[in-house]
Amino acid sequence: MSDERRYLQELIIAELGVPASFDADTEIERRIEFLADQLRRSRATAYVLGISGGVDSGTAGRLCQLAVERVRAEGGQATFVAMRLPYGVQVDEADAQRSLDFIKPDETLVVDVKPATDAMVESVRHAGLGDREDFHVGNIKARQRMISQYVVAGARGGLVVGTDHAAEAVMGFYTKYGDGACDLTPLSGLTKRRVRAIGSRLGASDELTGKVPTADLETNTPGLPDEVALGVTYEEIDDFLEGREVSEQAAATIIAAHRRTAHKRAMPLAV
Ligand SMILES: Nc1ncnc2c1ncn2[C@@H]1O[C@H](COP(=O)(O)OP(=O)(O)OC[C@H]2O[C@@H]([n+]3cccc(C(=O)O)c3)[C@H](O)[C@@H]2O)[C@@H](O)[C@H]1O
Ligand SMILES: Nc1ncnc2c1ncn2[C@@H]1O[C@H](COP(=O)(O)OP(=O)(O)OP(=O)(O)O)[C@@H](O)[C@H]1O
Ligand SMILES: [Mg+2]
Repeated sequence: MSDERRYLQELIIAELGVPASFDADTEIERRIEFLADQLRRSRATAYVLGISGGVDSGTAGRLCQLAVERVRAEGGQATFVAMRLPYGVQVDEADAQRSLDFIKPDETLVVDVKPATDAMVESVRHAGLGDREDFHVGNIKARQRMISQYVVAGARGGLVVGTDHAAEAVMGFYTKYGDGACDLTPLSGLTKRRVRAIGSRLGASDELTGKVPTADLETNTPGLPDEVALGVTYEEIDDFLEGREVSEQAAATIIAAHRRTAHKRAMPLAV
């Protein structure tokens, strides 16, 4: 990697808070305590999180469940509400159910985001969605999921949990104010392989931790692997974020995505 790219790599690692070393048990304890502490401080009484069947929500969901159990053991009031948010019938629904079996949430709610998404598409179609309609509809799905989680959080005095981590943050690979909208992020600073390691250590099956990551947003390409959409592998993104050497091409792709999506990691532009 060129000197300039190495320099940018270090800035990005610092910005996203990726530590040089990693110990799964230490990180699990730190993150459960963070979640428990935010409940104690905010006096919120619930955590709310969408469970897709992917490793990020499976891992974050289990951390939430362990945190609310810790708060309850101290005499506090706290519940974890897992939300299934399919768009109609989800092709990998069985994975989502396996994820719920692993998390063992206090409560599971199911909200189908299809009717609201389709109604919104119908209402805005006359504005012209252009030739990337499926892509734009994907972002509507992500935002409908955000709306349903905030409704439940509002009704239960709860907080919405996000699954953003360093490998997703660096690429800006999320929908702004969709799955990017949340009250706290218990996976922040983690690379994808570290999320998997935490999930594994918590007892998730290899099926869940090894599942191919997918945003699964576009109706015409269900389960499209993130790596196809990103043009770089998570191995390369993780190596980059853990300070290792990656190919010039991978470094260029990551640095360009980071720059292009800076607005997603910042507060709205203000005068
Ligand atoms: N320079 C700038 N300063 C301030 N704001 C700026 C901006 N450029 C764009 N924007 C705003 O940002 C918008 C574009 O951002 P956004 O709406 O997010 O849309 P966009 O980044 O185009 O699309 C979201 C991407 O994230 C992926 N995704 C979404 C959800 C979940 C997952 C997953 O992995 O699970 C992945 C999805 O597949 C897609 O590739 C623009 O429409 C504009 O409003
Ligand atoms: N079908 C769904 N049902 C419930 N929640 C969902 C669904 N799709 C996405 N989400 C929410 O949006 C978040 C972002 O999706 P993302 O794909 O990044 O994570 P993941 O599916 O948990 O893991 P992976 O990135 O490995 O696929 C999820 O963690 C989850 O909270
Ligand atoms: Mg996913």
